[in-house]
Amino acid sequence: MNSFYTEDELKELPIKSFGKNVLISRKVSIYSNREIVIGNNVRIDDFCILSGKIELGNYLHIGAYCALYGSQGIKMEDFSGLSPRCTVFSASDDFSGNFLISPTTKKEHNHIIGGEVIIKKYTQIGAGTVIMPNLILQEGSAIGAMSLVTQSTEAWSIYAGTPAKKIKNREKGLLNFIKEYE
Ligand SMILES: CC(=O)SCCNC(=O)CCNC(=O)[C@H](O)C(C)(C)COP(=O)(O)OP(=O)(O)OC[C@H]1O[C@@H](n2cnc3c(N)ncnc32)[C@H](O)[C@@H]1OP(=O)(O)O
Repeated sequence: MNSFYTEDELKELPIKSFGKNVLISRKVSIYSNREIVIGNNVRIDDFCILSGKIELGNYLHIGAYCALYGSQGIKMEDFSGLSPRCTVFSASDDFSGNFLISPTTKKEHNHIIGGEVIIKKYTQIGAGTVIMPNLILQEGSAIGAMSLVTQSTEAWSIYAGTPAKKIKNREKGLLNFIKEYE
């Protein structure tokens, strides 16, 4: 059996819409009230979790074992990507000590904080990275492996570390290839 869903099978998943050439592994878990929009030429590999409101552009790859927690929205623009084992949080509990942290406790005892995560065009996230809520990774950002991203990035910059800091500007040579995909 093919390891990716067929087009007919994709129509049965809780996805609002999807384009052409969308390859989603049968081992991906999707938890969403039809709030996921997927463009063209997208591949999502084994053991990923897609939850909540997620918008994926064109020419995207999400590597194995990534988790996208989109209760407050996650947007990935064209030609962006997640290397394996990345986690993108659009919401988080309050770790201050003033609230309980569990989906099994009363809602009034929890404090969820967060906001949309926007990953702009041509941004690539290195393996094992954690992206925190309410930020924008500007066009052409690159994030080193095993980073913790707590703030928005500057365009065409490379960040790395915990928390992630800018280490250098990023080249723009990839833009030479883009007209072949328009
Ligand atoms: C889709 C796929 O490819 S799947 C495979 C997954 N691939 C990845 O995750 C690749 C991610 N790439 C990286 O992490 C790279 O190290 C990059 C892009 C962040 C930087 O690469 P380069 O531009 O070659 O930078 P370079 O190796 O010269 O490092 C520059 C500095 O940043 C530091 N650094 C590099 N990567 C990291 C990192 N991930 N975390 C923390 N610090 C880092 C280096 O130690 C060095 O520090 P120094 O100047 O104090 O010595």
